[in-house]
Amino acid sequence: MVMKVASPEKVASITEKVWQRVYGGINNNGYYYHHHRKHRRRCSYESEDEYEDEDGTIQLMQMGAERSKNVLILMSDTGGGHRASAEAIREAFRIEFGDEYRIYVKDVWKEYTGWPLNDMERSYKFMVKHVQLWKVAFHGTSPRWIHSSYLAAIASYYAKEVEAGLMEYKPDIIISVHPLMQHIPLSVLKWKSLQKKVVFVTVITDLNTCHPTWFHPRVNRCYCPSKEVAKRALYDGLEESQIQVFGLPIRPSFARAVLSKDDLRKELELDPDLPAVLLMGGAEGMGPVKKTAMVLGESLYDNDQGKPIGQLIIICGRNKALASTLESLEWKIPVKVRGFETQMEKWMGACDCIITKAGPGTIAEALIRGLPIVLNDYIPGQEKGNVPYVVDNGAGVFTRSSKETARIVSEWFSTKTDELKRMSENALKLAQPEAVFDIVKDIHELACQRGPLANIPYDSTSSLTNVI
Ligand SMILES: CCCCC/C=C\C/C=C\CCCCCCCC(=O)OC[C@H](CO)OC(=O)CCCCCCC/C=C\C/C=C\CCCCC
Ligand SMILES: O=c1ccn([C@@H]2O[C@H](COP(=O)(O)OP(=O)(O)O[C@H]3O[C@H](CO)[C@H](O)[C@H](O)[C@H]3O)[C@@H](O)[C@H]2O)c(=O)[nH]1
Repeated sequence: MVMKVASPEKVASITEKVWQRVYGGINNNGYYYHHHRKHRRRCSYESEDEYEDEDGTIQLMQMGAERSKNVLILMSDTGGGHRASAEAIREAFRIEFGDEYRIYVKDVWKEYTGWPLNDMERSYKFMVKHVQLWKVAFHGTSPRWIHSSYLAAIASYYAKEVEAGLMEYKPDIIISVHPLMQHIPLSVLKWKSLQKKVVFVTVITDLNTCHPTWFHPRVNRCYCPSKEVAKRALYDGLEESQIQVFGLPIRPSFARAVLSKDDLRKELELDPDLPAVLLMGGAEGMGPVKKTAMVLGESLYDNDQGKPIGQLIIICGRNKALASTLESLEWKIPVKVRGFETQMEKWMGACDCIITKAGPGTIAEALIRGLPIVLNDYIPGQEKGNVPYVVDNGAGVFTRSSKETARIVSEWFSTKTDELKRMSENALKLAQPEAVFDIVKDIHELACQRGPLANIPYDSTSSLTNVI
């Protein structure tokens, strides 16, 4: 692409240096051109006329184009899905745009505010353990008037803290990947008249029956992982122009890596020949993992032939107690017990199917790896709709019974290998490995459209209070 620049001789030397760094150089016709860069071209806000203005203005604008943009991703470790998506987005920005964006993944509530915002991880863990409590909390807070007034009260109570937390990172773009991180930051931006300056987008990380707090009418974009979620967004009052459906953002290592199962099994010290089932329960190791493991340990052993028909990999996430209990057991089949793993793509790539609670991140990752899924549990509310999403699309089955789970997997590994293959193909059809790249490219476009207003360096508005 070529950029026309009027009267290049008028351009001050500092500006030239900046343009040379950004676009590479100037040709004989007075056109700037840029190198074949690994990354996409930076935003350029200037119209040609603007170059005719006085030098100082030109320099300010072009310096603005050069400055890395700050992106603040708001998340919380209530489960592992939000962090996984946040990290996926950070990595995709790095791959697509290099140092054009500086990304911060933060739980601003935890770092800057007080109770109850700074304690959501523990509250969530407690509530999902007492599942009826979570059900009441989830559905009881669904009506807009309830959650809006509650969140507005919290926003006004913690306004200063949230302001300080957000401004620490001088964000040009704020991305929320959490259902409770729309209202409060958007209220603060509104109070401080910063809505035109900061791009605010929501990336929804639930596949179907998500909580209405995800939908806020003042976001610039709401990225929905499925058509079902997009329908809910429309129903909840968002405009079509605010909604994009690309899929759930999954770490690029899942999408881009070409991994051979044989190599992975060697690397992870698994049996090279036995079919493998991966058993997990989200980042916290929730659900009936122990019981299922014990039944599988029996059913994947062929008593007649006196040998195993499969191997079992159990990823316990942050549930250390579960990991140490499972490690202390005796097994008839090859079993690997692991704690929190950072390279899930490798473990999934080495296996032939997966048993998990209906966490959206785990489901989307398994689909990308073409793993048929046995869903053995779901958290009421946000995970309920994930069950039909998988089952109705032929990518897996749902059963809460550990015996039934073990029976299904044993059959997949012996008499029903064709069913396993069919489900694997259906899983791959549902997979959306490119979603995270589509999302960051769209955010980039939004940031470019923001234009010069957004390009005022934060230094000139170093505290939000300066602009009100
Ligand atoms: C009319 C009766 C209502 C009864 C409600 C009882 C208690 C309310 C306490 C907590 C509210 C829980 C909010 C549920 C909405 C969460 C939406 C969602 O999909 O969450 C999924 C996500 C995990 O991926 O879960 C969370 O992040 C849960 C966080 C739990 C926070 C609990 C903190 C305690 C209370 C207040 C926190 C501040 C705001 C709550 C906003 C309530 C309005 C939604
Ligand atoms: O050892 C582990 C175990 C898990 N994971 C990763 O942790 C994520 C787990 O996310 P899930 O969405 O499957 O499930 P969680 O329960 O951990 O996530 C929470 O956040 C989700 C939003 O994304 C949903 O709202 C969900 O209901 C809520 O419990 C996955 O990316 C998984 O690969 C690891 O990286 N290492």
